[in-house]
Amino acid sequence: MSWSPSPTTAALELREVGHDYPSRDGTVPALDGITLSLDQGQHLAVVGPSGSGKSTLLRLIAGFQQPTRGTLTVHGTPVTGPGPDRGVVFQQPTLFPWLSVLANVEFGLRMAGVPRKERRERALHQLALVGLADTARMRPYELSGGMQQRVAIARALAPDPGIVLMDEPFGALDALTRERMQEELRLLWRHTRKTLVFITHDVEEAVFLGTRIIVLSARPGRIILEESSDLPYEENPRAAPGFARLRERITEAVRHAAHQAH
Ligand SMILES: Nc1ncnc2c1ncn2[C@@H]1O[C@H](COP(=O)(O)OP(=O)(O)OP(=O)(O)O)[C@@H](O)[C@H]1O
Repeated sequence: MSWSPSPTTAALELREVGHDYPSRDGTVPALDGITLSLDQGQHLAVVGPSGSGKSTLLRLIAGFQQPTRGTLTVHGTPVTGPGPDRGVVFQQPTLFPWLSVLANVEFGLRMAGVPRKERRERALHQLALVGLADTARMRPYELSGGMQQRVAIARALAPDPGIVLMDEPFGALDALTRERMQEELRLLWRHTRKTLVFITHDVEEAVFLGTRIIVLSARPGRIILEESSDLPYEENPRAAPGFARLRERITEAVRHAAHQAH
């Protein structure tokens, strides 16, 4: 159930991964030649123009889809489907409206057969980590959009996955809530050693949250820029002198990719 990081294998490894979707006239290549390796605890932000295959990449890692080409492994084991070692957070919180907040967070643990008392404790702990312990008995519709998304994050983290996959999790939130959630997420990661793959349209968010950042080209998505961020992850990176420079380099690459698409 819990992940046990191996010291020798990468948390996540993609080798020459490509994905084609079927279309009326044959196939649409969405991704091509994606090779990357993430160590446990690294935080990868993925940016790129619309249609560059960001969500496809996330779905492949989640195991919702299989790559057309290449190999994809998690701690050395090929991904053949979804699993408790990977937690997923989508743009919309997709909570079960008929369940309480606590029951939503417990859901994955219940599916995994965790005994009632333990799953309650673990779910409450996760809710407390996202600052929502006092909402446990409420229903999702009684919460704001930002709170619902925090519940979705708690739900994804409750089974203690080694890898957390987030597809524009703050995309539907207003600017202020979004900024607060970014800060919270950084704090949350400080307490864990989880590997994160984070999809975003927002370069600033990518530089703020990523210890590694990749930019995908227009379709088919290929990695056109890869940056490691040595900004002070434990402090506020926005204040670091390198922040603006990194943001500029990435913005330039995204602009270039978007330009190619037209
Ligand atoms: N189920 C599907 N069937 C056919 N083509 C698809 C399917 N899903 C995605 N595509 C195509 O694959 C390409 C990549 O899509 P994907 O959603 O991964 O891109 P994205 O970078 O996440 O886009 P956005 O930023 O707009 O969300 C797009 O051109 C899209 O039209």
